[in-house]
Amino acid sequence: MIHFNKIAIVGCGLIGGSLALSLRLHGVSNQIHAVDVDRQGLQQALSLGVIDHAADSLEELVTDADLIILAVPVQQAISLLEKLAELPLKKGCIVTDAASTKKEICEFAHNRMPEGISFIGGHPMAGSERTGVLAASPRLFENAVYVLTPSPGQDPIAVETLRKTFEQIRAHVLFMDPLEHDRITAAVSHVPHLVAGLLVDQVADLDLENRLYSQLAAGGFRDVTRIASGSPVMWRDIVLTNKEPILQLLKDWNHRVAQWIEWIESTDVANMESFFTRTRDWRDALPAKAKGAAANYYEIALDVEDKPGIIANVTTVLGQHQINLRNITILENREEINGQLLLSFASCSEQGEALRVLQELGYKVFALE
Ligand SMILES: NC(=O)c1ccc[n+]([C@@H]2O[C@H](COP(=O)([O-])OP(=O)(O)OC[C@H]3O[C@@H](n4cnc5c(N)ncnc54)[C@H](O)[C@@H]3O)[C@@H](O)[C@H]2O)c1
Ligand SMILES: O=C(O)C(=O)C[C@]1(C(=O)O)C=C[C@@H](O)C=C1
Repeated sequence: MIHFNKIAIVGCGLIGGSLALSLRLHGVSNQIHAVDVDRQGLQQALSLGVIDHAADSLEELVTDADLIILAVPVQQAISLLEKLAELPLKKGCIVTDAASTKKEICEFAHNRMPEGISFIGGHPMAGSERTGVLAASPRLFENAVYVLTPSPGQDPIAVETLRKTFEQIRAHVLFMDPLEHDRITAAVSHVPHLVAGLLVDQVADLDLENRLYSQLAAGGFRDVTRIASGSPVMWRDIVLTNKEPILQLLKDWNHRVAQWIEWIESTDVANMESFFTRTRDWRDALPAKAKGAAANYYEIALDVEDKPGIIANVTTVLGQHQINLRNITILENREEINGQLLLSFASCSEQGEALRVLQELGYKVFALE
């Protein structure tokens, strides 16, 4: 078991707050301190018990810290690293970040950390379009891939300690080269985000002329554009620190879009159908219950009326049948899924049993593939 006496989190929003909650939940530390430029959000984190102490400054925060986590937009993380390099940190302290791009920050940190201090880049492949500590969850990283990008020659003990730390919060740690990380996340995260934004932008313009566009935007549009609600500052920083891979992919998109234009103009039925078959098959083969690359959730969605006591009813019934509920999420958007409560179980048999019990009680329940 890994245990740190004091963990310092810089930026206590969605990711910093979720890390604080999960590190405490899994016994990694019970002294989790944080600082944030948003003083109100930081006070909220303190009063919600997400952190044990709200520091007044970076200097105060990092004194005596054994682990420092930078959970701020990537360009801020780089400036903070510059400041940290000037501060007297505890010998043996590990510094990591949670930023979505790795090349620039790792290059910046290389050879800049004082003797005895290790910087190891990190990136949890889990998150949401929401921001701030109120969106934080102690289970965000369970079964999610957590990428670490240590540079060659890094203290192997520090690397191993960090690997075990994130495994203790039940993430799957993957070691990667920062460049490869950025090339892959450009394709699976950054360009998808741009595409979601482009779809929204196009419909928003059309909607100015005719409000029926937004009225007709239902499940499909909402599914593919959910991520467009993410933090503009965070996504701006991601694009600015991963320009080349994103540019290459966007140029490739140009060819693919041009090809589709050709198929439509020439009514190329065979190519259209083969495209839809190929993309459906690849999408269907992705691990369905995965966050990131690893599967492990068995979920059901419950269509319930919005009335007080409903969550208590459901959890009580499951408890009475000895069914262990692993997580419960309230879905705010009814178009996203057929239900408002999302229940997660550790096993397929518990999922089946919960489905049966709740159906018998007259609930409208759906098992998720
Ligand atoms: N949102 C996601 O899905 C996701 C997933 C994985 C990684 N990340 C990465 O995690 C980092 C944090 O993102 P988030 O989603 O938690 O955003 P967030 O907006 O919820 O939280 C960021 C917090 O950092 C604070 N902050 C900004 N600059 C600061 C500074 N100089 N000093 C102290 N606090 C500062 C903000 O006030 C905010 O509370 C980003 O680098 C992002 O790329 C995000
Ligand atoms: O699930 C979401 O909403 C996310 O946007 C999470 C997501 C992604 O999968 O692209 C976003 C950025 C992060 O760097 C990692 C994860």
